[in-house]
Amino acid sequence: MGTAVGAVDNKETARSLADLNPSVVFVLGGPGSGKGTQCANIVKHFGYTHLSAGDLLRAERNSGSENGTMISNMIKEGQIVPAVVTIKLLERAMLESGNDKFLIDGFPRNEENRAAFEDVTKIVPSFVLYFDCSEEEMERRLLSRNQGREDDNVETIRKRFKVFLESTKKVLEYYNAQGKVRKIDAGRPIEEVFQSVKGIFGPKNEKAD
Ligand SMILES: Nc1ncnc2c1ncn2[C@@H]1O[C@H](COP(=O)(O)OP(=O)(O)OP(=O)(O)O)[C@@H](O)[C@H]1O
Ligand SMILES: Nc1ccn([C@@H]2O[C@H](COP(=O)(O)O)[C@@H](O)[C@H]2O)c(=O)n1
Ligand SMILES: [Mg+2]
Repeated sequence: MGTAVGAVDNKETARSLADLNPSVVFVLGGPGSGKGTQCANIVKHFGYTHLSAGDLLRAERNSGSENGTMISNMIKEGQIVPAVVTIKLLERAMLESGNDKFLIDGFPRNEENRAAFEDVTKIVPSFVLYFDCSEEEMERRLLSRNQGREDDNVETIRKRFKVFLESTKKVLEYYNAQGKVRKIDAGRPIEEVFQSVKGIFGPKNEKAD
């Protein structure tokens, strides 16, 4: 249903997440599994706003924020920044977006992220998209990404794999127990992976051209 004439769309005036009442899909997968690549396709076809926690943290680091040095050190070591910092960035980005449908990419990365997000925002994700890919393939992709990321070197990549196995997998288990994980074989070519993604979001949610 459209917004009535004279009324103001809730999405444009939302001052809090409770006002916005957003629909959220968490997008998880190992480093280099293709989360960002697939999110860009989902945005085009399904009208979501893509929020990458890593991108938000890198922007915050570069902004001269008081947390800049801490964020920079955590990223260099492949460690997870405290949830309070990341959640503030996500909240602000959601409220500024003018949308109410979000792909939250690379979050929650550990149990602390997950529990704090639930606690602070009261948002329950619609589902969790999980891009499953072998370490060999992810490492190959990251080493040829060429975006100048300081964590795309063999030493940090291995640390990021370890954090994924030791922390993010627990988050996946938590949501799997609730029947919310949609697992996709992400080791295939980009277009094939997207065909599977489309099957999850469904033709009824596709944007008109
Ligand atoms: N299915 C695919 N096959 C081959 N290359 C891919 C595929 N998906 C993504 N790539 C490439 O692999 C690299 C990593 O992809 P992307 O940045 O989307 O991963 P990511 O999961 O967001 O990684 P990170 O967690 O490090 O942010 C990019 O150079 C991208 O072009
Ligand atoms: N929830 C998160 C997400 C990311 N980070 C830090 O950013 C790095 C890069 O993340 P990408 O998703 O862009 O690969 C990641 O290794 C962490 O250092 C975080 O702390 N918390
Ligand atoms: Mg990414």
